[in-house]
Amino acid sequence: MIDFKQASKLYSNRTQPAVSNISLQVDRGEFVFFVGPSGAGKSTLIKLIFREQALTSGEIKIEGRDLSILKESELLSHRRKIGMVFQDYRLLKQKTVYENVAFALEVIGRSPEEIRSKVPAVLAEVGLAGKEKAFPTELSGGEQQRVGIARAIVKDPLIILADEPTGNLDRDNAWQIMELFEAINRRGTTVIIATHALDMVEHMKKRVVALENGLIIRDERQGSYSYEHKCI
Ligand SMILES: Nc1ncnc2c1ncn2[C@@H]1O[C@H](COP(=O)(O)OP(=O)(O)OP(=O)(O)O)[C@@H](O)[C@H]1O
Repeated sequence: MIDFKQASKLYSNRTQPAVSNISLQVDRGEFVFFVGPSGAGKSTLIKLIFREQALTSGEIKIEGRDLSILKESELLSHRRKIGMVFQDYRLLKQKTVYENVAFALEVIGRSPEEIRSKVPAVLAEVGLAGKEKAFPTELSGGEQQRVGIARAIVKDPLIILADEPTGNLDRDNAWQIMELFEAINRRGTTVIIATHALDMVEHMKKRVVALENGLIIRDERQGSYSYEHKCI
């Protein structure tokens, strides 16, 4: 479903590419971790899939569509298929939990009826039933990230992209968030997570794509990844 072919990204003010010659296929329904040291290129890969950044050379196709030749309207429909989750949650502080999630549907033109039925269901799914009227500042970090995930899944995306989603959370909350991603993936959504949390990666037994200096140095299928031996 996601197909990188010899893909490279050189940011305009840099001499070294952020990612080089990436060839990578991710199938529908997979759960993939991007790991690697700071600056390895994990976030860049996520931004390239979302088409927040454009490639310098090579190709990325999502469901057979070449991302480098999308028109403006096609770009919007591409992004609607993707739910983004961020380390710092990026919630709208002046909106309640309910309004934050509803807003994700409002901006893509969904009907008030759909919003009224979907938002409570998704909030219940992420464990936030009863918190609809709270504002983000009244929530714990774990709860804020649940809102971030609810906002990402409410539009039924094909792909969830999460950049260091547990980076600001304590261990217990981080595990709960990972379990939530696992449940979302079990329903068929492709999940891609960039993370430094190698203990979790090892425990989750999913596919692991390891990057270093913009190159894929390993691509290990479910369960074969052991970070203790890999020194990243
Ligand atoms: N907008 C940008 N402009 C210029 N250089 C950038 C930009 N974004 C990232 N880079 C550079 O590209 C390289 C890869 O960065 P990237 O953020 O993809 O790494 P990362 O593996 O996600 O790192 P971290 O784990 O610290 O988030 C780094 O050298 C970084 O400085």
